[in-house]
Amino acid sequence: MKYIIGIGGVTNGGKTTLTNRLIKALPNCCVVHQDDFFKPQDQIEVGEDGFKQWDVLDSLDMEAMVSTVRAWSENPVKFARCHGVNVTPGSREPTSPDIQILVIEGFLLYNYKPLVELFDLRYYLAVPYDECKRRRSTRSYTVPDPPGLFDGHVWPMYLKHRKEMEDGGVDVVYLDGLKSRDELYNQVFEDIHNKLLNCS
Ligand SMILES: Nc1ncnc2c1ncn2[C@@H]1O[C@H](COP(=O)(O)OP(=O)(O)OP(=O)(O)O)[C@@H](O)[C@H]1O
Ligand SMILES: NC(=O)c1ccc[n+]([C@@H]2O[C@H](CO)[C@@H](O)[C@H]2O)c1
Ligand SMILES: [Mg+2]
Repeated sequence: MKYIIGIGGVTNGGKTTLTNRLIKALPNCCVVHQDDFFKPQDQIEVGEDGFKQWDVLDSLDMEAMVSTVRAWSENPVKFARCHGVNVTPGSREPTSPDIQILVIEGFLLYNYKPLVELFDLRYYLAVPYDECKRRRSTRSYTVPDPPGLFDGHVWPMYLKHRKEMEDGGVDVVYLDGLKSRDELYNQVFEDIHNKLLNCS
């Protein structure tokens, strides 16, 4: 069986941290990071607000991202080998059934129709404004945030996309990003086991 799991949600919600733990623990598991699909800086539009519009779908090469996911779907074993993931022998090995998993993580997973349809399970990490702003201020991205970007662009775009997702009726499991790293990992690992791998 093949399963695609999304770890989406707000910037600095803890998506990459959680994903890195999950992919180590799940069997035959590959990963796709949405941040790897940002367009080059000179292709990012500047808005009327004067900010580069990083936090919109247009800043990402979503076609390339979906192609990567399709490449995994067509041949997960080949994809795993190409990406250095150790594949267990599958049905010949009674303790590791023939399961292939892809974890996709990023801040805009559930607003792009061709991608949103591909998930078997969708998680959504959220943290309140103050904590998000605090965490973000400690980060340094390839292009550092100019003063005012969080309040002027990042947070408003988060609220807009979240509302769009909710209005569209996308089925997600909300996660409280204020929980500890261990709690989040245990909760999601257990949930995946219960819902997809049929064991706890
Ligand atoms: N459960 C947690 N509790 C407290 N801090 C956390 C937790 N998970 C991650 N962090 C910290 O919060 C920051 C953001 O974490 P992470 O990079 O995993 O978030 P992200 O959602 O991937 O963010 P980005 O928008 O940059 O992709 C990091 O400094 C990380 O160490
Ligand atoms: N990875 C990048 O190239 C990059 C550049 C500028 C800003 N960002 C931020 O990454 C977050 C998603 O992880 C978004 O909130 C972007 O603002 C990323
Ligand atoms: Mg991240």
